[in-house]
Amino acid sequence: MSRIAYFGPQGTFTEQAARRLAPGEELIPAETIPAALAAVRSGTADAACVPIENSVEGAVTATLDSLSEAEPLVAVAEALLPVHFSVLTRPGTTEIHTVASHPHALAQVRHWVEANLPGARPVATSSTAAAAVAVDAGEFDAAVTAPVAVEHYPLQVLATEVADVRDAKTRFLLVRAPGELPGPTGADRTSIVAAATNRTGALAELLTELAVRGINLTKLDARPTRNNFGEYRFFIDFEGHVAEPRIGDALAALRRRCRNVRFLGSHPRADNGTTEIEPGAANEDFTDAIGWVESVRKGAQA
Ligand SMILES: O=C(O)C(=O)Cc1ccccc1
Repeated sequence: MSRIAYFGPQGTFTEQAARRLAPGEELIPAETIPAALAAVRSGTADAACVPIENSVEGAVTATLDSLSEAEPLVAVAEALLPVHFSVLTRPGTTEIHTVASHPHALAQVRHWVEANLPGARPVATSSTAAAAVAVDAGEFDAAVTAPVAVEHYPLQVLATEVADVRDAKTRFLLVRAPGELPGPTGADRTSIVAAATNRTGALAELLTELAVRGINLTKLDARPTRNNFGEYRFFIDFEGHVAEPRIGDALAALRRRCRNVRFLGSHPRADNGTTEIEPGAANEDFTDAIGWVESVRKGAQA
């Protein structure tokens, strides 16, 4: 049985994602996202499940930062979960002065809280389930949680299906130490992080290497390197798998342009997205072109 660290404690959205991505495996809660990833780096866990992107709030920056630091890790699978919240209180609570949750959750229920709990003060906790723990301990009055949290903590449900934006989703990754990659499926996602030098056109150069090969971007985030003010790392997700000739060709070009590029994984997409291939950018076009150059070199051009 594999040990899967996840961003906990018990009852987080990430635990639900871990159950989907690693059914039947041993799940080990970690207090923070960096701690879940550190468990894989130290060998305490075989893999980690962490949130990466929310359809309303965007990137989960703790995950981006942790993936770009220390030993490399690669994402081998992803899950997309619908996100709506329950609001939990201690039994018998009559007045709600504080509402606790993960900042991404608070941002997604702001209007609901203003309308239904006017005057209540939002308080950030490390995760949605950590808010439930704090409410149970009497630190705050209400917690905004995943629907499953009520099964883990002795709290009562004040409201369910709470969300300012309908159909919000969060994407989660299953991350391992570098090793065998999942094979290409035809609908995959590849992720890299590149620390582009601070000069004119550096990011445009990287993106152009993808664009000229007809590779569609699915996400782009910038995070400060934390070393020099104004220096950024770019997290780039795009359609395709490193095993494909066209993606391999693009990664080689990115590596030529930027020595400081890290491969963060190729894995099947969970969003039913299809891979758009521009004319001349199919894998056969790349292998055919390489074959043609080889025949030219041998003096055997047809
Ligand atoms: O705190 C949690 O439950 C998480 O797994 C992170 C999160 C927070 C808000 C929306 C989706 C995921």
